[in-house]
Amino acid sequence: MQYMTVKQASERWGISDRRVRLLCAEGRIEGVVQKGRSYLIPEDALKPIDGRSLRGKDIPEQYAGLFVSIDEIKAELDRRRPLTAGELKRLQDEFLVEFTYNSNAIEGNMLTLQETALALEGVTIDKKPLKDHLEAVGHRDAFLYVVSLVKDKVPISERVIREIHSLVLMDRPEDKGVYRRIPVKIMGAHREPPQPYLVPVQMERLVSDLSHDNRHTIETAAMFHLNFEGIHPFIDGNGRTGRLILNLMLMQAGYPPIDVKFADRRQYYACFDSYYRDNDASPMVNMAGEYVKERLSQYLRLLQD
Ligand SMILES: Nc1ncnc2c1ncn2[C@@H]1O[C@H](COP(=O)(O)OP(=O)(O)OP(=O)(O)O)[C@@H](O)[C@H]1O
Repeated sequence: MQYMTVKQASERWGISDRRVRLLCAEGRIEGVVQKGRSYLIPEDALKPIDGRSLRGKDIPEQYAGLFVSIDEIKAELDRRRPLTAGELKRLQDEFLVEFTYNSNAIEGNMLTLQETALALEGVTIDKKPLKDHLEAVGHRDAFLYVVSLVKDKVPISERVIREIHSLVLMDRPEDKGVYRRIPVKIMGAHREPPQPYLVPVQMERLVSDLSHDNRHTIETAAMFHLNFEGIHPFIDGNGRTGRLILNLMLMQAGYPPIDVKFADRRQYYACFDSYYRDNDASPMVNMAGEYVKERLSQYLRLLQD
C-alpha cells in the first residue's frame, strides 16, 4: 500500500493540515495508520466530504455512514476530469441494454442479455414471443425519455409518470398511460393495493409530497419506489415503470442510474415485505444505496485506469 503524509493530503484535497489531522483522529479516513503523532494516509484515500454538505437534510443515523460514503465518491468523481461524450455514450448504451434485460427479466420476459441487445438492434429472435421484443423496445424508449427529462430538468409529475408508463406499455394501447380501473393483487405480497377509486388521490399525494421532502435523495427515491409499488397505479408495468422513476430521481440529483439485477430479485422482493409487513424501509434504502455506491465506484475505477 502506498501512503501519503498529512501535508501531501492537505495539498491534494485543498484543506489545512490541521483539518486533515482532525479527520484522521476522528477515523473519517479509511486505512489511516498512526505512527506516534503522525499519520500515514493511503494514497488512494478519498477526501472525506464536509459534514456541512449533508447538513440541512434529514438523515437518519442508520443511513449516515452509507450516504456519506456515497457522497464522498461522488464528490471525488466531480473533481476528476469529466467523461468525454464518447465515453458517456458507451457507458449509457451498455447500461441501457443491461437495465432493459434485468428489469424485463424480473417481470418474466424470456430474452437473454444477448437477445435483448439484438432485439434492440431490430433483430427478431427465433422462438421468442413478439411481446418480449416489444417490451425490450418499449423499455429502451422509456429510459431514453427519462434521460431527456433529466437533461431538460423536467420535474416529476403524474403526467411524466404516465408518459413513462405509456412507453413501457407501448404494445398495449388501451392500458398505456392510464390508471387502473379494477382492483389488483401483487403475487405473494402482504399488501393489497388500494381500490381503484383511491389511486388518483394517492398518486397525487405521493407526487406532491416530494415538494417538501427533505431527505437524502437515495432515501427519497427508495421510499417513493416502495410507496409507488404499494399503490400499483397501473394494470400492468408497475415494476418496470417504478424502477424507471427510481432512476429518474437518482439522475436528477446527479447520481448514476441503478440496475436491480434479475439475480437479486429475491432480495428486492424481500425489501417490499420488510416495508409492508414490518414497517421497515431500511432494506430498500440500503439496497438502492449499495447499488449507487457500486456504480459510482465503477466510474471512479474507470477514470483511474
Ligand atoms: N410485496 C410487495 N409489495 C408491493 N410491491 C411489490 C411487492 N413485491 C414486489 N413488488 C413490486 O411489484 C412489481 C411486480 O408487480 P406485478 O407482478 O403486479 O407486475 P406488473 O404491475 O405487471 O408490472 P411489471 O410487469 O412491470 O411488473 C415488482 O417488480 C416490485 O416492484
